[in-house]
Amino acid sequence: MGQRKRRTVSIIGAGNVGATTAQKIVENGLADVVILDVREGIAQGKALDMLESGPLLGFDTRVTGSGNYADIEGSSVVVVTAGFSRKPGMTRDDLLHKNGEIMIEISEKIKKHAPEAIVIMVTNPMDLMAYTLWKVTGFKRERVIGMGGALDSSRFAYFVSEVSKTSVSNIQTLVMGGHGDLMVPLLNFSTISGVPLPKVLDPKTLESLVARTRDGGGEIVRLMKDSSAYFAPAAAVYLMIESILHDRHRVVPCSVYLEGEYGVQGAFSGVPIRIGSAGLEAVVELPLSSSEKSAFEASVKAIREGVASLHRHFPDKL
Ligand SMILES: NC(=O)c1ccc[n+]([C@@H]2O[C@H](COP(=O)([O-])OP(=O)(O)OC[C@H]3O[C@@H](n4cnc5c(N)ncnc54)[C@H](O)[C@@H]3O)[C@@H](O)[C@H]2O)c1
Ligand SMILES: O=C(O)C[C@H](O)C(=O)O
Repeated sequence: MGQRKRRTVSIIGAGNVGATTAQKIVENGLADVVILDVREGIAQGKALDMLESGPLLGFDTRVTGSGNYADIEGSSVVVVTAGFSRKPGMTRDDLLHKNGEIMIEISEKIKKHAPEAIVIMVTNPMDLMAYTLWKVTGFKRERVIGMGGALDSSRFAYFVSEVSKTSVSNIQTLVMGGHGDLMVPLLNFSTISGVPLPKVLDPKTLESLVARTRDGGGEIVRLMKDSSAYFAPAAAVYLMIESILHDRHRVVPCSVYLEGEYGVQGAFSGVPIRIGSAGLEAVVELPLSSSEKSAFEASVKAIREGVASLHRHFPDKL
């Protein structure tokens, strides 16, 4: 009997987020994984360490550590987690030019070696790195998807569960806009057992939930000092990959290139999308209030300014 071939997910950057994502994928038997890093031996060492846990945990999925882009050929999904993370006192945008340079190089290699893959961008500033990769590869917008909203919404849900003393499984939250300081937690589209938050929580509590969600990444950076978050980010990436590989059609807030949706023409920003085997299947449009619309537009404006800065900094490459 012929065996069904497992699909491969490649992860560029075998650091905290990359390696933790790889571990979740192989431990759950979702796909084989290639992890690739510029630092000699890091990806190979982490891959071997993970494989040695296979007999204990009972998985047969394979993980390969590599420094060679030929190994990502044939990947269904490529996740990009390579680059610098911020330190206390920095914003994600402070990484723009350093990570932009790395992203231009990586995008050229992905274009050459995995031209059919769906790419999930993680590296910060994520919406701008997704733009960079989309621009350099020329991939269709359906195949370049940024991870941010899934993480921000999960943080928001966790904070709501804490203050309301309710199980996370009864809470649904939505954060739109860029994955940055101007992200937009949407109170009216966030619920406890189907009831919108403003109907169950007082305005002061709501305000502090929004502020803590916007600062969610920064709070972790201040605690850890030499690293940013990676457990929840890896879980968010995993959810997106699972929806792609199992064609689940989940609705997840992700950063995609908008072509008129939400009144935005030609910019990456976080919006709810249906995600399946083709990548972006549809942008889900919600009826935003005028204040929600203005907050979303302010976030998109900041992303457009970042794009302009990238073009000024890399005039010949973008
Ligand atoms: N979008 C999100 O929600 C989100 C969440 C968490 C982290 N991040 C971002 O993801 C990135 C990675 O975070 P991390 O915690 O894993 O950092 P990390 O420092 O642990 O890992 C980064 C890895 O990238 C590798 N790298 C650098 N340049 C490379 C290149 N040219 N090719 C291949 N590999 C290269 C490094 O050697 C390192 O191993 C950061 O930019 C961080 O800000 C984004
Ligand atoms: O906050 C960061 O710099 C990392 C990431 O974007 C996060 O939200 O955890």
